[in-house]
Amino acid sequence: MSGIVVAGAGAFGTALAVALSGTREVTLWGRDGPAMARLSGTRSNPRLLAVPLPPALDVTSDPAALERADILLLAVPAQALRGFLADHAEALAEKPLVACGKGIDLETLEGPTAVIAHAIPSARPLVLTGPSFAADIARGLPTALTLACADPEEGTRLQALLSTPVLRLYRTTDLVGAELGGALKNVVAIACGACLGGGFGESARAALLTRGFAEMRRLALVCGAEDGTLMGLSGLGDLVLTAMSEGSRNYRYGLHLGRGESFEPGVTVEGAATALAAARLGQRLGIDLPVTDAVAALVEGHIDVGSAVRALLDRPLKAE
Ligand SMILES: NC(=O)c1ccc[n+]([C@@H]2O[C@H](COP(=O)([O-])OP(=O)(O)OC[C@H]3O[C@@H](n4cnc5c(N)ncnc54)[C@H](O)[C@@H]3O)[C@@H](O)[C@H]2O)c1
Ligand SMILES: O=P(O)(O)OC[C@H](O)CO
Repeated sequence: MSGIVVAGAGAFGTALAVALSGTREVTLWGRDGPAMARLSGTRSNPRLLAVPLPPALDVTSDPAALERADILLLAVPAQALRGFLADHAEALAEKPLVACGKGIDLETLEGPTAVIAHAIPSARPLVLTGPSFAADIARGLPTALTLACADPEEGTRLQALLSTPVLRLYRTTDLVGAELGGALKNVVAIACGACLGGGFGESARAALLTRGFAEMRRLALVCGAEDGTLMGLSGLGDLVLTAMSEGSRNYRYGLHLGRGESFEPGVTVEGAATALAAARLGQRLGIDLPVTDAVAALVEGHIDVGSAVRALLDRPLKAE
């Protein structure tokens, strides 16, 4: 039996640990010692998830757990991944590291697999991504995700290890497509939320979702992604979930932007930093990303939603 360690005890890490615990040996690792000690005692964190922790799930803040792991699921936010890897580089060497965060690093403009490859060259990066709210996974509701692994044999082995009767993993070798789909859909979800929040209606939201998806594909294909991955769970599938549901923090953040309201402080909104990163990547690669650019300008407070929509509508007419 492989020892799985989920690193990052936020909503998603806790949900994954709950879902995988039982038939596998699973440890949930968090950096906050007192919080993990409390969680170990109470076996629940209602602020994050409505379900209790299964009795078999080990909970710790001891870094030695990272070293003992056979495989690690990294459920820290994208902008924190580089710091986490730097802090634990020795413990994580030569292990399969499954990136579960969705974003592009704002400083390096890299996705999680390149961040892992640079920080720990001996590690084997994978990506686990797709349409999934932590609350759904923790409750055992049926969910389908994409597992990307460069080595098809290892991918097949880990697909079996990380699937459960209700958590169905599809595999691919397209790491770039999987991670960019997951990262970029958050940006489009912010745009869709802002559109609804600003009162522009559901038809406009459908237009933004579709044109935003065209942008996701344009950027990802230039970065080396396969189109089939973008059309699958990690791209279109996750975009549909995130851009249509108030269960999404990115969408809710967009709604607040659209209404001109401030958002709940401290909530992880990956699409905000990723919009800035993707806009810079687009400039660097010479790719036209009008929806992304508008979200980046909104996030930075340079424009309001009304001017963003007008700027998108004023663009020259073109072929679809
Ligand atoms: N919540 C969801 O429904 C969901 C679903 C799929 C994917 N994700 C992705 O998972 C990632 C994490 O999201 P979340 O919902 O768990 O966020 P969260 O805000 O609930 O939790 C983030 C956790 O990461 C920890 N963390 C931050 N920096 C760290 C560091 N340097 N070292 C160690 N731990 C650190 C925090 O202490 C916190 O416990 C995001 O990229 C998100 O897009 C979330
Ligand atoms: O709450 P969000 O917007 O971070 O979305 C969570 C997941 O990425 C949905 O698949």
